Amino acid sequence: MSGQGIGAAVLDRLYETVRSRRGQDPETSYTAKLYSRGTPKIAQKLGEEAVEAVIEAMRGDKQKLAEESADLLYHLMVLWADTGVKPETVYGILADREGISGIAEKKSRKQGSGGK
Ligand SMILES: N=c1c2ncn([C@@H]3O[C@H](COP(=O)(O)OP(=O)(O)OP(=O)(O)O)[C@@H](O)[C@H]3O)c2ncn1[C@@H]1O[C@H](COP(=O)(O)O)[C@@H](O)[C@H]1O
Repeated sequence: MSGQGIGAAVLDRLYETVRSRRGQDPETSYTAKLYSRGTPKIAQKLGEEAVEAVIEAMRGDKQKLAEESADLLYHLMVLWADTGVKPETVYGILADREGISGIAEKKSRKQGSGGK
């Protein structure tokens, strides 16, 4: 499977799966184990996976970067489910930003704060 065009469905399913693991047995579910360790630990794991992705990017290993990216997305979904952030909220923010250049947005922020 190429992976093209299935991204949103896979992420939606992954979110529902990790959400369904809340309150389950940490002995049989890695996700339930993460929840049992608390939000700071989940956030820490997310940071570690981000660093691992950065390392693979710097090494130039595309396959490893793809694998670390999958770990990163999984831990991000767990953090959303743990903290009550809904994927639709994040996707809505991204949709609102569509067509707005990051450069133009940064300039408008600087003007709003007196050009600092
Ligand atoms: N996508 C993932 C996924 N990606 C990565 N991981 C796990 O994340 C862990 C990250 O590796 P680490 O070496 O950093 O973790 P670790 O060795 O346990 O280290 P510590 O947590 O002790 O620090 C590994 O155990 C991976 O198996 C995942 N675990 C689960 N999923 C998905 O979540 C679903 C539910 O999983 P369970 O909750 O385990 O049933 C699965 O069916 C998958 O779809």
